[in-house]
Amino acid sequence: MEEGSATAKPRRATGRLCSTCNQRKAALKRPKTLEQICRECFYSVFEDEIHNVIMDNNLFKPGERVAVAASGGKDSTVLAYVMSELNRRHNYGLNLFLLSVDEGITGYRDDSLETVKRNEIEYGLPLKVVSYKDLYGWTMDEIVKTIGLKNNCTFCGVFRRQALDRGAALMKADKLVTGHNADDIAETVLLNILRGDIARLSRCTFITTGEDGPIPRCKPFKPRAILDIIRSGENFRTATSTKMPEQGTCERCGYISSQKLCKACLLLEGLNRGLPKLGIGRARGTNGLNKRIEQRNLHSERTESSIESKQCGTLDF
Ligand SMILES: Nc1ncnc2c1ncn2[C@@H]1O[C@H](COP(=O)(O)OP(=O)(O)OP(=O)(O)O)[C@@H](O)[C@H]1O
Repeated sequence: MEEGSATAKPRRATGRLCSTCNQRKAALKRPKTLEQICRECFYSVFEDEIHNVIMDNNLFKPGERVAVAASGGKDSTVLAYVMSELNRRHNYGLNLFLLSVDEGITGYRDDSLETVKRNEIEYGLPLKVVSYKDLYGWTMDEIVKTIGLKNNCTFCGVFRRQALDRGAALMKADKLVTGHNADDIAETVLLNILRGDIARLSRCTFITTGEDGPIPRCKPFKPRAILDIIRSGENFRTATSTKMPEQGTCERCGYISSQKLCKACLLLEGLNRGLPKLGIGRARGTNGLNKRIEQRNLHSERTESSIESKQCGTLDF
């Protein structure tokens, strides 16, 4: 991992003194600067750097209510700590809380949610948990039973993104911060190149996204472009003649979407009809499926009501 990652794997230092304080023994060699640095100085520089990122990019305004997306993993745990610490130290005046999505994965998320509950106490940040079961009527365990292990990441990714937005909206958050780091962003750039997703590619390296949507998202751990992959993503330009998808709202659940139905509703449609592969795959594409659903709905009102058992708009916000 690289600069900006909360969990960069530093090389071991070689018994020298810390190059910053010149007093304590160096504990690690920073991948970015190659400096040998002690634990205390590392914490201090890391926190200062995140503070600078926040200030340089005007990420927040005093009084804002900010949801910290907390998975219980390493990066978001560091994010929760750093956000609460900097908010206190620099008087940002933010109203912070933790927001967790319980995907319903036994033996995985239930464990990490315990970590988030500990963070809640340790950092004194209130916690809101939203679950796939409540939002969509399905846990990931149930989805995997239906669809198998192949493709289940599509469901998880689409539902998680929307669940975070829904949870943040429910809690009246002004912004959502995530622990995405250099590796995550580089991975997203590559995925979007491979998928040919020009619209996402052009915005995935931004430190704040979704400013035109319900809740802007910020990535305070986003490094300045030190990875070539991120740099190339940042330098990406779309020809002015390229037609980009128009942003609208899903006519079923109201979530932001460039299609009539958002991706989560399409996936739910498939799950609830017993045809879980409907919303997946390139061959049919979301346009085609949107069209087919539209045609079916024209022909059968009865069918429409039968799939309304538990839609993604069931959480009130
Ligand atoms: N279930 C969840 N609930 C809340 N936020 C989540 C959840 N899953 C992911 N996130 C947010 O998205 C970020 C990136 O998640 P990703 O799954 O890529 O894991 P990661 O890079 O290993 O981060 P972490 O170590 O925090 O899990 C996380 O840092 C967190 O802010």
